[in-house]
Amino acid sequence: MSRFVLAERLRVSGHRSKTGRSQKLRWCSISSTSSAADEEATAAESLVQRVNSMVLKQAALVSERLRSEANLKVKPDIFLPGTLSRLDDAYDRCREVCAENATNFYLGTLLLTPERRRAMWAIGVWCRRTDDLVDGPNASLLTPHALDRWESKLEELFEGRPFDAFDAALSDTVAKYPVDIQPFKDLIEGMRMDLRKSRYKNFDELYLYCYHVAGTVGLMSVPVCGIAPDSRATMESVYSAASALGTALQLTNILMDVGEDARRGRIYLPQDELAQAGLSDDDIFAGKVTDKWRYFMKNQIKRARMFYDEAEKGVNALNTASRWPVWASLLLYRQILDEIEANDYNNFTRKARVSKVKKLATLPIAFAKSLIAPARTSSPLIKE
Ligand SMILES: CC(C)=CCC/C(C)=C/CC/C(C)=C/CC/C(C)=C/[C@@H]1[C@@H](COP(=O)(O)OP(=O)(O)O)[C@]1(C)CC/C=C(\C)CC/C=C(\C)CCC=C(C)C
Ligand SMILES: [Mn+2]
Repeated sequence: MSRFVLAERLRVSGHRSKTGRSQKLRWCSISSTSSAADEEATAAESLVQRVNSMVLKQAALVSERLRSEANLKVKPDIFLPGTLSRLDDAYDRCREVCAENATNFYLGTLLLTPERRRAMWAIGVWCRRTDDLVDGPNASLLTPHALDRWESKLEELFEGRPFDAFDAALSDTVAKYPVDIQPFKDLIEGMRMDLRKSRYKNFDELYLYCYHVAGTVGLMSVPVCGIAPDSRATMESVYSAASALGTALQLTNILMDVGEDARRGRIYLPQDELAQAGLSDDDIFAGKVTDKWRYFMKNQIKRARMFYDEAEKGVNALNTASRWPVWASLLLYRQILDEIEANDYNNFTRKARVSKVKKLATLPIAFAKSLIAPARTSSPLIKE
């Protein structure tokens, strides 16, 4: 199913936009009256087009850099601030931070080749530090100016002038892999959105947010994972799948943390879909599992799973050595949705957790999936 057809299928309530505009770029926003639907349709398409164009730009950029790899300018020697510690020490510091969080992604990175593993640790630490600006212990001190300073340090490290050991590892990584700075800047923009926004009108707004805070991480990861030389998938389809995986993971994270986020005054769930299910912010704060909540959550989980389905199409276009870790992360995180269902949709007071036994049992399944040859259908997602 192409990404555009997916958009049609992602509608939660089955509402059809009254505008008759091309729906292929709409990610299931719920239309209301005809004139409002016109405005929403325009706004929705522009939000989705913004994401699509960012994904396409990144894919095109990497293609261009791969073509001109021969004359790729070797970045100036990286200056390590303070005592000139070895780059290995910097990467080891990244490994420690990633291991501390011990998320599903750390387990995934352990299945990568040593070179790719440490590159992902460098990217992962930068992403974690960026996320912690909004989510971490000092989040209350965060200002837009602090994010601007963080972005300046990002530009410095991309130019080979890292600020600290963590940045030095990332600086080395982006000098070795065709990773563009734009997804990193877009992740910072996602933090700015978190600073100014604590409600999301509809899924189109939430979809844009998910791109910024998680789809971008997928775009950062593709150049490190590498694309199989014999893959017939288009660069665009691989990057779209990577962005879809990031979105699937973020939607899962949002559904897992509804109670935790509400206690911090944040509701990421689309307001129009809550209203359609007869729910309000007060119901979220009350934290009662009702039949209305179960109905609402079933639709949210169904949509999140569709983004995993979209991501699955691109995993085996990656370099063979990178498929297992990505399958493992995809399957491990998707199981969180199963656990929310098993908890009778009580994501207010119970944090869905996948048991160690289930996590370990997932690894051979992920390995088996990584061996399946990528689809060779002549879909538009495959190069002719
Ligand atoms: C093997 C593998 C998956 C490597 C990825 C390693 C990596 C770069 C991890 C960084 C993840 C991170 C900390 C991002 C910061 C922003 C953030 C927090 C994003 C949300 C993650 C949830 O993190 P966590 O579980 O710790 O939740 P809390 O913040 O503690 O509540 C996200 C939900 C999104 C993370 C997104 C990814 C890891 C992208 C995965 C996509 C790929 C690896 C591309 C695969 C390619 C194809 C073609 C499918
Ligand atoms: Mn977080």
